[in-house]
Amino acid sequence: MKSLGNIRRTFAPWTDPSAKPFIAFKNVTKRFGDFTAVNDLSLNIYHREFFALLGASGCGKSTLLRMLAGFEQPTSGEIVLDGTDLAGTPPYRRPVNMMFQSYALFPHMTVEKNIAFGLKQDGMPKDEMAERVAQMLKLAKLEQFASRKPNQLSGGQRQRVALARSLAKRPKVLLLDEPLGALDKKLREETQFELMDLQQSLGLTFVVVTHDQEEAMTIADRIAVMSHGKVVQVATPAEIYEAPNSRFVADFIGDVNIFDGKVTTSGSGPTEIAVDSGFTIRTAAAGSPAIGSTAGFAIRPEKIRVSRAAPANASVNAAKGEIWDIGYLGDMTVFHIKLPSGKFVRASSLNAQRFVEDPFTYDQDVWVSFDEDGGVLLKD
Ligand SMILES: Nc1ncnc2c1ncn2[C@@H]1O[C@H](COP(=O)(O)OP(=O)(O)OP(=O)(O)O)[C@@H](O)[C@H]1O
Repeated sequence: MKSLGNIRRTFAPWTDPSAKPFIAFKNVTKRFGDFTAVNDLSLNIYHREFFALLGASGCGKSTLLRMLAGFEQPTSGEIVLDGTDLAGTPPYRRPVNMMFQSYALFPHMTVEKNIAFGLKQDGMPKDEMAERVAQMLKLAKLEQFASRKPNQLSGGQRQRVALARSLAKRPKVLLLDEPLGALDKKLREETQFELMDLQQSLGLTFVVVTHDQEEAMTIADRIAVMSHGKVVQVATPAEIYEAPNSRFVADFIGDVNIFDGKVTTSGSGPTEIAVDSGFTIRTAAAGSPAIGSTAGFAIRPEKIRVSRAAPANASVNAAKGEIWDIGYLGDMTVFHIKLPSGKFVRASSLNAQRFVEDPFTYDQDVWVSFDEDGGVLLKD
């Protein structure tokens, strides 16, 4: 069976038409004065889903999260959680907890007291509270730090305290606003996997806001890519990467080459585009744009082959060029190849072997080529 990317788990309630969404944004708009931060947005999130809101700064993702938490009220539209319309429910009565980027830990309290804080406020009996705190300390691997103050902890440990505190009250939904923003790259990657394990073992619904696309791809079951208060695409990380629905998403996520041109062949078979950079692209991608219309084609650098010899069928999906730049990144090498039209193509290849027979060098004449199903047709 062919699939877009490796499948992380078989969990996919959004493909089941009978599955009820756990959180539903229905035509939600939020205006601040005459500025529209969230624009008639509808979105479904399912129980036990790890959902990411991804977008550039100012696209409205935090506002969406804050409306779910109850810190902001929608100007119009509805937010439904577990069958209940949340309008009029104050933040503290929502089965939702929010973890902020700053963590907002109490500096004068120990880790244990920080975690217990919300439970104490709720008047939980002492025995039950002690048991819950012990459980959270264990879950967040903080047992040995229980009596330390936040300033005696590393960034990663502080992040785990904030997480344990937000989970202590057992919310149905945990909202995370840039949860790993303060951690360095290595720790961030480790923590991403911890977060995924925790979410799975607790069986909770997590909604995370991030502007880090790699992070969203790693942790989320599905991603909503947002722009200007709207959702542009909602899909699994592999679909977002391999089958972006628009030029915006193709360009926003990962590296991409976009070729523009005019459609010369269309219909039930493959589409052919005479691209401005002087060659013909034949794509098996779905969609049959009108002959003569303009179209784009998006292809990721790793789907492009670089060779000295012409590929077997050089009349389509192949172009001659010159190696202009080579970026050695360790795990892979990125080539910038200049076509005669002046267009640059990015191609990348994995350095699966330590030694390379007859390596490429600058200024070499090469061919770039790719498969018919290597990229997607862009209609916008
Ligand atoms: N209380 C407010 N009053 C006026 N404008 C606001 C208010 N809160 C947010 N905005 C505006 O709404 C837009 C969306 O803000 P939001 O915080 O949701 O963006 P974001 O996508 O989370 O960005 P970032 O990644 O920078 O946090 C921004 O242009 C912001 O300036």
